Amino acid sequence: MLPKHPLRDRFLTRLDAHLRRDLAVPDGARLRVAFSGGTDSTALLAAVAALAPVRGYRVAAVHVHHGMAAAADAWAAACAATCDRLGIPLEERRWEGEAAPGESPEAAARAGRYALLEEALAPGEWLLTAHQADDQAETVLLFLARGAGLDGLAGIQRKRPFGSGWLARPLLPFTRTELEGFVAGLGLSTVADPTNRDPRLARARVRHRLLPCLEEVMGADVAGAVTRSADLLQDARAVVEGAVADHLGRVRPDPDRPGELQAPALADLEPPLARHVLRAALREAALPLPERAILEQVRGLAAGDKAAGWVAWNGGAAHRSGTRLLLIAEPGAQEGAVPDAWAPAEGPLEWPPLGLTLRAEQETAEPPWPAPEQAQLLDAEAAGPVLGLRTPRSGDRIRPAGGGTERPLGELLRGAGIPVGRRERVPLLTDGAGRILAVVGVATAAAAAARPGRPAWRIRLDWWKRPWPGAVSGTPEAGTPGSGTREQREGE
Ligand SMILES: Nc1ncnc2c1ncn2[C@@H]1O[C@H](COP(=O)(O)OP(=O)(O)OP(=O)(O)O)[C@@H](O)[C@H]1O
Repeated sequence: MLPKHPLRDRFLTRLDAHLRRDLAVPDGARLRVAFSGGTDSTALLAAVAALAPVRGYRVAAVHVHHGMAAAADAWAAACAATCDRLGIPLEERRWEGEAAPGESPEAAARAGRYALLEEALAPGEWLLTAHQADDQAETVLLFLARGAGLDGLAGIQRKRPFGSGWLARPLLPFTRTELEGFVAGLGLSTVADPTNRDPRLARARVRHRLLPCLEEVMGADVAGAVTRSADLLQDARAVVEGAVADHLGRVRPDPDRPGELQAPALADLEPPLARHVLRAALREAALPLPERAILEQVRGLAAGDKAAGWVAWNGGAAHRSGTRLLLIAEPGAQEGAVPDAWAPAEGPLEWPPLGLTLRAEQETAEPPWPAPEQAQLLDAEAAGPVLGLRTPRSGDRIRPAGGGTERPLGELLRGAGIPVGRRERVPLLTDGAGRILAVVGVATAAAAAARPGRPAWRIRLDWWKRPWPGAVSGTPEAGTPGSGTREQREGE
């Protein structure tokens, strides 16, 4: 039992009302507190532990041990001591990842932490984090300074579905000072994260320099006002999200094909709504969001008279083909390598570095099958609506149709008699994500092989610059289909 102190009961009453009324946490809920050992999460853990006997909550704590921080062991030990004191079970998860190129260590640690916290959550459980009002004000100001829209300005979300349960932030209505007051009377020790004061981090500068300055200039509680704005915007965001989800359902009829939209349905929407719907579609298709001006071009592509066209941006592209608007990923070109080429399957697709043109025609797959040197017949569903051409990369593997196990691509090329110096320029036919569908002139991947009676793409490749060395022969002239015998090219 923790000591009673003057702030304790008032704090617990407010938190209790917030949990039940605003966050709709049911009595008897299983709560998992994301516990860093800092003041905020200590306040949260102690408070829900105190409410547990009244509300029937089953409370546990989860701590992510960030192997990289020098003090990580000490923090984990402090968390264990506090949980012991409160009689709360603690689960420790270890993060051993590292930042990707261009990613900050803080962002990598945060992403890793949320992934581990999600993993730790059992179905129906509530993950509670201890973000409070000052965190909210800092977050909103940071977003504002970076030119964010509604999403960013609405700040840290109060509650949202998370894994198989919920994520909630019950301390958002409380200030840092209120939490410090609550914890100070409990006799629990807490750990301090030195990065909170590190002036190299923008958040620390907002906390220690910008907010005090704003409060002095305004002579008012700016943090409180910014938090209220965020609260209002969270309601607005929920309304917009609901409307966007409804419209997305009409513009993108098949959720299993998240990148395939109906251009006329999108064109019918008012431009701001259309841009929101496009953003939501791109997010669901896990594609990078372009800036607003590019989104507007994509909207214009859907609404314009032209039945075909492209808009591309860093990492993604939109292609209009009749009434279809395809949102697709741009497979990254490797430095120094032949750049990848890709296009909607109805092409044609030209690939200047190797002088190739790809044409695909829809048909129903029926025997007899074409010989691999002449054409490739691919199952249309397995291939998908976008086809690409690329050269081999290290780590490529293939399970060829017609038997055999999955093996390194190099092994297949060696077996097919393609000389060493040429193997890195063998054209691979891929789907829109760069997965190998066929090794041109050599083999089709088992997963992409055409099956009788099903829709198929009949692929024809023309070499208009020079034939692909190793697999074909013939006069390298425009419109010559890739056919011929391998032997004739071997000596080249
Ligand atoms: N190592 C950790 N293990 C478990 N929970 C943690 C850990 N670090 C932080 N948390 C939880 O996240 C809350 C916010 O912490 P902090 O402000 O440090 O996060 P952040 O890095 O700013 O990221 P974000 O605000 O997106 O969560 C803490 O109050 C706590 O509930």
